[in-house]
Amino acid sequence: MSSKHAARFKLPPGLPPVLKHTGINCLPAVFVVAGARALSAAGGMNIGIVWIALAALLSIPFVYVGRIVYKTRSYKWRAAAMGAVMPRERVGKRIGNLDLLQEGIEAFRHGYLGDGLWGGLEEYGPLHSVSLLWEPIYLTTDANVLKTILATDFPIFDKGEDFRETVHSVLGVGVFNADGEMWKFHRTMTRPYFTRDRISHFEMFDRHADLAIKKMKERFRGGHALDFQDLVSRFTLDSATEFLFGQCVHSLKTDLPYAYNDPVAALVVRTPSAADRFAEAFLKAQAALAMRLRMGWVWRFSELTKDASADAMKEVDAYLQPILEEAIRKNRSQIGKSGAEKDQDAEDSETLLDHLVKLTDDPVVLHDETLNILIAGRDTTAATLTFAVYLLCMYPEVFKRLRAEVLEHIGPTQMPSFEDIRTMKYLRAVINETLRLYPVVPFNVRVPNKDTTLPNPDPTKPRVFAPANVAVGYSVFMMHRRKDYWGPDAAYYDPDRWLDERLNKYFTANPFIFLPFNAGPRICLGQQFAYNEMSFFLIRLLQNFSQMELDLSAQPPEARPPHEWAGAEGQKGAEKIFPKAHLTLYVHGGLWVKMTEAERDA
Ligand code: HEM
Repeated sequence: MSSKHAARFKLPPGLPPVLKHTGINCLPAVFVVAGARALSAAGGMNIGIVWIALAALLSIPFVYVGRIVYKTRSYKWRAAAMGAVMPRERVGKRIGNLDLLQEGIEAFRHGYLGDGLWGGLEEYGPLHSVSLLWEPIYLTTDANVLKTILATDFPIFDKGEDFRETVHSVLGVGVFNADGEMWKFHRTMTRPYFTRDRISHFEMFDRHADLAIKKMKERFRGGHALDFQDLVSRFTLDSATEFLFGQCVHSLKTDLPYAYNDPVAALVVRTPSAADRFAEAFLKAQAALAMRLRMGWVWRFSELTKDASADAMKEVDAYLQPILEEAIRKNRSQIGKSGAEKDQDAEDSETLLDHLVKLTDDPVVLHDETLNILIAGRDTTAATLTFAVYLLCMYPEVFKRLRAEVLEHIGPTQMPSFEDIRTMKYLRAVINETLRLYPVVPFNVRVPNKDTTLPNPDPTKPRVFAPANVAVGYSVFMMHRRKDYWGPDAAYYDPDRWLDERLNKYFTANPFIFLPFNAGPRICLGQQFAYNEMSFFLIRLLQNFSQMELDLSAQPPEARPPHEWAGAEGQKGAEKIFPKAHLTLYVHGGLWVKMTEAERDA
């Protein structure tokens, strides 16, 4: 596996695309020089070297501008030919819309999610375009448009070359970042594993949840605050590595961090274990991807000589490689045995890797597929659980009601079953309301692979033209807070909206207004697994703790919400933490909490 895998990383990832684009952009200069030489050779016309250099230099921006003008015009002709209209275009005040670009970067760094975009959506509508440095992008929060992109016209909308290139050094080619036939191959291979609930998942959740809760109790008994985000990320990492590879990294066995203001923090020296090193490397690899996605096209320039994810990936692969090799070896030794000889319980207890090695022993495919699912599945559930606990701390009446449901349905110590989870309506409402206000993939993108049209948000008007290769960015986060979709209280937390008349009025009438797991053929493969895992952990938490609160003093000062948010409508105005997003949503600086242990005879 190592040789095959290493062979893919020969060149730093920024170099080939930068060389390619530089080459393309310099072509006009090459033509000018070649033309001047041809002229002098043919007619003896001698043009001064300075003039040639000047013409060559000017030809680059000249052709570049010409291409932009042509492209813009051609969009209009192509739109007309399809009987469609162009979307309204947001225009800034400075050349290349530099002001909008700066505003966006500033909002991304210091603002609330979606800041810098709401104004545009209100003024130009829920489907409009904006050109940043002459590169057009469409932006939408329209449920009908999303239905078209994700479901009705699914084959036309790819993740796109740009996304694939950006994440390739970490994800290779797996289900999460492939398109077309390659995506179908990965999806077909992986999907059967997710089709049925496995009892063994619950036993696994129970072991890891048990250890996580023990750790929490130790901390709280000592009077310390605990970073719930860190803890639950360890829980999901341990569960995911066991579920995927059959070997857990045991990140929960390591010492947990202390708050910056905790006197113990200065006294404790933490020596990283193998689990810590894997978790840290895995985080670094994802951070490298997040930085690339944040920088846009420009990231390639910062990685001309070195792949920013390479060192981290070496560490990740050092953990993965022996596991993959062992799985392949084990599978080969099973070939030829009769059904009776094989382990009867194998079907239920098999890991995703066991399932995959039956279909292929290509180490690259196995590596990429398992790593894709680790990334797709680990932070997403950890983040949702983090925001669920944050909201339970903020709204004690919801906490109380949910705890009453847990005690009534399951009792103070019993292990929850599928059936329990399925029938706990308030628990599902709490999770859905968390996913509505804090969908862990808040912003996303698809790129049409050919010219097409999108529904016009104004149904009395013609459809909107969407040119091939122009990205359509969409925000589920913003769509989930639209008042016209969710009612006047859309910006507020209220799990009851999933149980009362608002459910039929809004969600049932238009299910595409709620897309935390995406929709259509590419809907999240782990949706049911995630609901099970999150429900299980919340139940265990509420069985063990009778009260929870935020410890705002433990929140690092630089990670507290800015004063300007106070007074804003809904959740933004009420925010006690700073929600941020890289690939997925997270709480900046961690979620520091304190909890009170439940009396066992409660
Ligand atoms: C709260 C938890 C979760 C949320 C909100 C979530 C959300 C999503 C979203 C929005 C996508 C679509 C991304 C895109 O195509 O651009 C996705 C895809 C995916 N998710 Fe999840 N996810 C969660 C948990 C999980 C878990 C636990 C697993 C696996 C164990 C998982 C596996 C996947 C896979 C494999 C894909 C790629 C599907 C494809 O492209 O065909 N997810 N998820």
